[in-house]
Amino acid sequence: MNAPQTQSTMPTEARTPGEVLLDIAHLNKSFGGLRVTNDVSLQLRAGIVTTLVGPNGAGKTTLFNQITGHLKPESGEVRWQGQSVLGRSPWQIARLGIARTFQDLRLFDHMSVEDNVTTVMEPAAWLWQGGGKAAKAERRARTAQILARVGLTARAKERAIDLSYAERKFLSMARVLASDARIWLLDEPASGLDRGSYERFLGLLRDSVASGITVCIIEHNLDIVVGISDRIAFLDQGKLLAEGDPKTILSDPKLAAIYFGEQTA
Ligand SMILES: Nc1ncnc2c1ncn2[C@@H]1O[C@H](COP(=O)(O)OP(=O)(O)OP(=O)(O)O)[C@@H](O)[C@H]1O
Repeated sequence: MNAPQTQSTMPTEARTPGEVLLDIAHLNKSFGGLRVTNDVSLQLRAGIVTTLVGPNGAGKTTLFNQITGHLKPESGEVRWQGQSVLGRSPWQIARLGIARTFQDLRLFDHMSVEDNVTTVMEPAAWLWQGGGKAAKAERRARTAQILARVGLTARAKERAIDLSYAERKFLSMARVLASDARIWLLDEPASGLDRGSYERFLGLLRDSVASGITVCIIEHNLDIVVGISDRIAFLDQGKLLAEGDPKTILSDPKLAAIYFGEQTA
């Protein structure tokens, strides 16, 4: 696929895949007559970054939507640490430790940046810690820590809607950080970012993975794909055509022809 490689986005050392966290088995979904998920089976293992790659309309976001309960598959299974999540609401699935971002971000536009982060934190945990002032102070401190991590400290009191595009993307990541999830499903989190912002995004992602977060990411920018992936899953027209290490997938001429087909047609 002739993936670009720059010094700043060189892949990190190969990480050892751990246990299967998410087990997607024989998933099927159609919209009208269009099959958008076609017998897809994929395992996401602890501690590694799996990137979903494929042309526009391949069914990548639809796959995320079925994992997170936003869409109901017609058949198949999605298991989180061995337990089926099908039939649960997005909210229940998030509470299991599965966080996601959306292409359209879905922030609370008219709330402050800090409130966008605080609202994600687990309410039961605050109560358990005694509720009241102490819990509030702890939440505030944690929010401040997260905003510092994503570079939004100076914007904490602004409304989300008043942020720049890149800042909104980082706020979306801050909400994922606040969720304490074990696995992150990220839908094109770096698209449209300027070079400096996406270097910062990559740093954040790498640090998170190093601290034990498992990531599945939908990404079109091959520079980023090369820079972060341990595994690549290649989808086209709802089918998982290949899954493997980045070198093998990215050098496959058949997959490259599919991926770039729309641009060369
Ligand atoms: N709610 C829906 N109703 C009808 N068709 C849909 C719906 N959601 C997605 N589709 C169709 O399903 C197919 C897969 O869409 P999906 O968004 O999953 O692709 P994708 O691989 O994420 O694409 P992209 O890279 O452009 O985001 C597309 O043909 C899309 O038009």
